[in-house]
Amino acid sequence: MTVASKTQEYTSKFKVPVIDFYPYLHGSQDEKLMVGKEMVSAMEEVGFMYVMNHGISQEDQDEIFRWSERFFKLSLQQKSKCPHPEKGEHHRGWSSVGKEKAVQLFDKVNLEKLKRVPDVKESFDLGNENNKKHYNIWPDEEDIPGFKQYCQYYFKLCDSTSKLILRSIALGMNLPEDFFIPYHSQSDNQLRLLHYPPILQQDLNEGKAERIGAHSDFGTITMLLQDSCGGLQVECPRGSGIFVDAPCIPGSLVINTGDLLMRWSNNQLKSTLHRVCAPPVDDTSKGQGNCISKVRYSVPFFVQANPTSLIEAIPGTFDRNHPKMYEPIFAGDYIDMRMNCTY
Ligand SMILES: O=C(O)CCC(=O)C(=O)O
Ligand SMILES: [Fe+2]
Repeated sequence: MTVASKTQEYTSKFKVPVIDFYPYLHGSQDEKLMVGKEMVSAMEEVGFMYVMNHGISQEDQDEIFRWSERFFKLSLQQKSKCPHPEKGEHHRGWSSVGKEKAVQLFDKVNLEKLKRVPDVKESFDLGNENNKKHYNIWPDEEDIPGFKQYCQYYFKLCDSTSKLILRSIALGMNLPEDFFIPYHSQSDNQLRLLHYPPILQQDLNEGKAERIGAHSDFGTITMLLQDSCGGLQVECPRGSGIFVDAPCIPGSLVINTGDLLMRWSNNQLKSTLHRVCAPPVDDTSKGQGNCISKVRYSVPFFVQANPTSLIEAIPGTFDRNHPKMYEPIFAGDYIDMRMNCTY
């Protein structure tokens, strides 16, 4: 069977599960537990899920996309006033197209090879305003009045939503509901605005450029808003090398397990490869030889444990038959090591 026909077969067979969070927010203890179990089984089997009725209103979702568009439409000179620092671990400010490359590898030789195919995206990253080490790097208020204020509000909104999601996952793992909360007390998360400019479809298809190459996320979980452009794909089944589409479901958050949570759960919860590839061709450029893809905007929120949290196998994820797979590690050391590979 060819890869193309296998992809077609898998796309119809395997789907990223859709979970309704409403019963967790408004239901009885039994209903909450049921949602937690659904989430945990999605994370065990696929590592990805769509979550509906998560509590972030449609208005707020639309508003963050509007701010993102406004930011990326600033002139180069205006965006250059808030540059991302050279070192990857201080993940704040504006990264121009080609600056960052999502990679899966840790060794330098392959890293350099992979970096030759650029990720055609630009991003703006921000974190908790209280983080003095990795301080935020904002554009000039006069260039985009209100941007900083809205981003800070949206960061807090995602942060409180993330705490509910973490509670639900803990329930689903038969842990005390607040198990993950002290490990995330510093809200050392990262909000990222992503803009994938239109690009020659041919370059994407021929592997001369990528939107975002196959990678897994580093932290505890990621909560992603995507626009209707398309192109997000998830490896499914995990380890198969086959990527199935994860199209936009309006209003949903796409939530996936990060590498640290996989390690923390002794591999019970899976962190899965995903990528953004060629979206459907923009109708306006059809038939002109060099097709231009649509523009894509997305807004991931990376939930990360406190840097000083010691991450070791969660009780209940190991026993005599399932020994611990990893050495304990500080969350901060792990995240910094992964971030420094991408710049
Ligand atoms: O743009 C997207 O939808 C995916 C972004 C992503 O996977 C990431 O930033 O880690
Ligand atoms: Fe990702």
